[in-house]
Amino acid sequence: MKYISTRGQVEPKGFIDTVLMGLADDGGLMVPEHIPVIAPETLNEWKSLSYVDLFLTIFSYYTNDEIPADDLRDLATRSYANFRHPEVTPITKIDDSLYIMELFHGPTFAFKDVALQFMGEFYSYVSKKQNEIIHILGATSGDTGAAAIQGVRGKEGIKICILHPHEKVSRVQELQMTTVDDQNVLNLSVKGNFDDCQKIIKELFGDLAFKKEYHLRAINSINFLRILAQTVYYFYAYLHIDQGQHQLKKINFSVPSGNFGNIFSGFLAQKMGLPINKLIIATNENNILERFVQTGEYKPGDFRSTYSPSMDIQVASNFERYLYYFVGEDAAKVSEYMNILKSEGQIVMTGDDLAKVQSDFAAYGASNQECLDMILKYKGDHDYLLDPHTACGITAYEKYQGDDEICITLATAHPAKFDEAIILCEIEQEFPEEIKELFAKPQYQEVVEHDTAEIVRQLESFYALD
Ligand SMILES: Cc1ncc(COP(=O)(O)O)c(C=O)c1O
Ligand SMILES: N[C@@H](CCOP(=O)(O)O)C(=O)O
Repeated sequence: MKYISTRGQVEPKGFIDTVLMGLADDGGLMVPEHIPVIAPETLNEWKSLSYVDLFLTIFSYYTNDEIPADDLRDLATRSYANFRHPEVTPITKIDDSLYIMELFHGPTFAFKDVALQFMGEFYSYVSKKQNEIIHILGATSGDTGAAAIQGVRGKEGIKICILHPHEKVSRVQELQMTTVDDQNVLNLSVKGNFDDCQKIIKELFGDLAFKKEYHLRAINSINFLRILAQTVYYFYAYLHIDQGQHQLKKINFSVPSGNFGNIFSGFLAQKMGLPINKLIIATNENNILERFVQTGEYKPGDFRSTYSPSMDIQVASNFERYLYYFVGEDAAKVSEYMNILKSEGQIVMTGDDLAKVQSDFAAYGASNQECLDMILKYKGDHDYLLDPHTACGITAYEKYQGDDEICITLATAHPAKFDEAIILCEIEQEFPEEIKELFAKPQYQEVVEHDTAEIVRQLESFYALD
């Protein structure tokens, strides 16, 4: 399997080189040259696989044996050994039409751990094998940063710098990132929002001389490894809900969305042959994706701070990967669209194009009030405490749901990470020990202006200590 850029200007690469490249050198995103399609009989055989075996089976279609099988098994086993649930991503049945897949049983209590625990192991492995210096640079609205730091803290040969938006992440998210005292971690708290942070890192990855000189590596979902690792739980969910009862029902997924990485993984799983009926994009009041699917207009709007801060995103990175498939894998057309977005500030789809988008996705947003109402409703009706991101997912499920369909809503975070919203619902929750203990620890972070030059200075002095 070779990997190419959505903008067509990068020589085809192997798996490891694709991961190391992160953002494609032509400014696009890396995608597989072709997507393997799994036959229904084969899918059926995957039902008996454990999470790790399913992971290895799916990865075997993509890795070209560049990592020896025993080594890959070792990396995957270590990655999921830290999860608090033996099934890694267990599923809870709420009623006959709704299942919740809990993706928050990893070390930092959010879905990011599922891919980033593996990515930490992967980078550590490559660093040792290839004698590579790995300097991770990432942007976060709170969860990616915490999970990435946890995945590589203290690891030899690796340094990590994470940009988060100053005072725009939850208290627990901030503590998870900034109470880590390992020397290989630098937290920059940027006076701006997540989109500003993401723009800065894309600018730095786009400066190829800087990227090469400092061995910059990506952990955000611009990296195809993130997308691939996230497809595994779509297969796992589909294969593990009680299909005996539901054989004739269509299966939808509702996915709390921001950077479009999680739902794009579902889109990839669907392209690989997983018979998903509908992928439902759930947003909060930063509803660019909802507006896009409903009206055809993809136009970043004004940034809103909401109760689901991890989804406070206007510029969805992986939208470009979707565009690539939307235009029939035509890199020239993607470049054209991205140029229009840059020059006119929007992309507009109409007629048959819009109908195609709407056949690929449904999308619904939750207002701040709807988010709190949903937390209260599920606590009252089902004694299930939703985190505010999952509450957006459930809102979208309720707005979409058709008869004789079932929906698997992805629970992307544990409610303890977002007590600010839970308190507003006048619900008291018990924090897990790992979160409780964070409150007593000292914090390490630099508050910086939203200014690329200042961030470069911070990075250069961090790397100078190698
Ligand atoms: C808890 C949570 N839910 C949902 C999302 C949105 O996921 P994505 O950015 O992959 O669309 C994020 C952040 O990415 C998150 O941290
Ligand atoms: N919500 C994310 C934003 C970054 O998304 P990513 O999937 O591209 O890493 C976060 O928690 O940081």
